[in-house]
Amino acid sequence: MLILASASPRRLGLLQQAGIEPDVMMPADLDETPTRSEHPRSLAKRLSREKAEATSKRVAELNYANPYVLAADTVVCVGRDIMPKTELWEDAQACLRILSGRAHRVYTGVSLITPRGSLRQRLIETRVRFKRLSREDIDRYLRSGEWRGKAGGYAIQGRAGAFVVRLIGSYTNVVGLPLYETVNLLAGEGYDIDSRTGLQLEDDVNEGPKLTPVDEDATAPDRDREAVPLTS
Ligand SMILES: Cc1cn([C@H]2C[C@H](O)[C@@H](COP(=O)(O)OP(=O)(O)OP(=O)(O)O)O2)c(=O)[nH]c1=O
Repeated sequence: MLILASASPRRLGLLQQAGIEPDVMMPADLDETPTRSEHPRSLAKRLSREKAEATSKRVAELNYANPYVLAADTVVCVGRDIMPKTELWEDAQACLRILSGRAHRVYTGVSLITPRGSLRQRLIETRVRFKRLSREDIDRYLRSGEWRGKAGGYAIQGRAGAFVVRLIGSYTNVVGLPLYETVNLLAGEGYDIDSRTGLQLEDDVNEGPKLTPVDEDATAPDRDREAVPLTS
């Protein structure tokens, strides 16, 4: 059994893209404030661990039989300066002004708690350079609303994809879950990817993109933070 400790439709969509269907989404509700002078790398790693641990604790209380619990946290930074996950127009505007014409880094920490209770972690870095953004670019982007709830005030999988001049590293890492590393992590810990997805994958390839039961719009705000069973 796989539990995705997340409310993010993007993380679910990325896992599904790789042919992995989590059984339940059970987000952890955490204070995500960085500690004083915390490095962005440490923050992404710590928050992903705390999300996995918090959900694991709830899972134990609910008596689920030894699941895998997967969590991630994505942090955008310029140098050591951590960009906020933007909920306000002004914050998103400030982020875009900083990111304009510059290179920045995106870290995603991935934490997996195995059925035996061991914690396995990965930290993945992607470097992204944005074009110089005009006032008009920024205003138009802000009006799209796609920045809501996104680290650094943008979503590369939406309109902000057109701001990217160069990207070094994993694209899916920027969207919220580095697929190559996550699939390897799960497989390396004995999660049987093929047994859950063999037939489904074949159908999906023939029938085109699959609608997710959670949210079809990968840039949409996250749904309420509650456990969502994904299979009947
Ligand atoms: C930079 C960037 C971030 N993001 C998203 C990924 C994450 O959902 C979000 C960063 O916040 P996170 O705290 O990593 O995740 P979250 O709160 O959305 O979800 P969870 O329930 O798993 O904690 O920003 C994009 O979708 N596209 C991007 O280009």
